[in-house]
Amino acid sequence: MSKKPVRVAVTGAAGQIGYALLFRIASGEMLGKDQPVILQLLELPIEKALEALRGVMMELEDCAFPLLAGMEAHSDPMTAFKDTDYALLVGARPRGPGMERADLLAANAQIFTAQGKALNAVASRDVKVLVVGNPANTNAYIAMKSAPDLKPGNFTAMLRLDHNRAASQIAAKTGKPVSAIKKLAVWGNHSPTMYADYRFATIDGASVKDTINDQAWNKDVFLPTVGKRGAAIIAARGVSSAASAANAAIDHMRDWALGTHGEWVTMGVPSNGEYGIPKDVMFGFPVTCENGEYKIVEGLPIDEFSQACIDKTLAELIGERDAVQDLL
Ligand SMILES: NC(=O)C1=CN([C@@H]2O[C@H](COP(=O)(O)OP(=O)(O)OC[C@H]3O[C@@H](n4cnc5c(N)ncnc54)[C@H](O)[C@@H]3O)[C@@H](O)[C@H]2O)C=CC1
Ligand SMILES: O=C([O-])CC(=O)C(=O)O
Repeated sequence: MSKKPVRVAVTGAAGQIGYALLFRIASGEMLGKDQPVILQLLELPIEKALEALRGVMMELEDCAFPLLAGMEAHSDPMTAFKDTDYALLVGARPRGPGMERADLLAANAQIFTAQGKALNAVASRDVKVLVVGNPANTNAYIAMKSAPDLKPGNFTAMLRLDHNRAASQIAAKTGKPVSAIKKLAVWGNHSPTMYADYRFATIDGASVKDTINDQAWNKDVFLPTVGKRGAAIIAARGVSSAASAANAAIDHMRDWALGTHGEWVTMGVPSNGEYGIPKDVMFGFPVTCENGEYKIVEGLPIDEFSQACIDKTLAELIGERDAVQDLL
């Protein structure tokens, strides 16, 4: 018997990540090749954005995806999030000329407060929310705090692109395939302060740290390369990463929904005090997923270098949290 369709809301649906994301969701790459989906697409209530969205929906229609059970365009989160089972919050206010970081945080606080409230009011009580729009961790924190009737654990931020970037750099360095890499972790904020940590990672069963055996490469090449990859892509392409970001969003949601079979992945999730991270800070942690739930990998030893990296990315997140506190 065919499965009942699930509702997937995507914001910023007419943007560049949306264009790389929606077709893959509709083809079953996110929730499985047997799971019909209804897309509930949100764009800004402006003619240009809604017209662009109309075009994307025509293209989705023209793919004749067997799993696409329905499609709706919205300009109000209160209708876009109605009964939604999954919400991918991609649309955000980009930094404009002359805009300070505080202005960016304030503009996004407004968007994610409204979207958090709408999810709180109308989404499925088990909705799985992934925030992609930057600053992703703090936007996810804001949405979570604006949705007091939903469990904090329903809200996550995307660190998976950083995780995938780290895996590819390690594969290139060691000459092994990415698929052979296990137990990689990225701690903290989706920003250049994130700490990609391969101390526990294995490649074909061997320790990545021992195989590479080069702390200078870790500190001076690997961490800056992964941390500044977003900027390097903007410099090369003129616009920010889109297909790789959409791919990471698919990976994140698929693993959360369908499980990781014991493998570690990285998700930005609200802390419950693990590793000394204050409660509710939306922090990148290694997790495993099973039965639609994620679980933080606990009890890993943190050495002095790693603690300093974690402290730095945490300090940045606390600064962002404090900057938006009065807006919540
Ligand atoms: N977490 C991560 O790893 C990554 C995050 N990003 C972030 O993802 C976001 C989207 O990137 P792109 O698709 O390239 O941007 P884009 O500018 O191409 O598209 C964004 C879309 O969102 C819409 N939008 C803006 N505010 C909205 C709102 N309040 N409600 C609904 N729609 C809204 C815009 O009209 C636009 O169509 C950006 O904030 C970007 O920085 C990008 C790459 C990686
Ligand atoms: O850096 C940016 O603006 C886009 C982004 O988040 C990334 O590519 O990691």
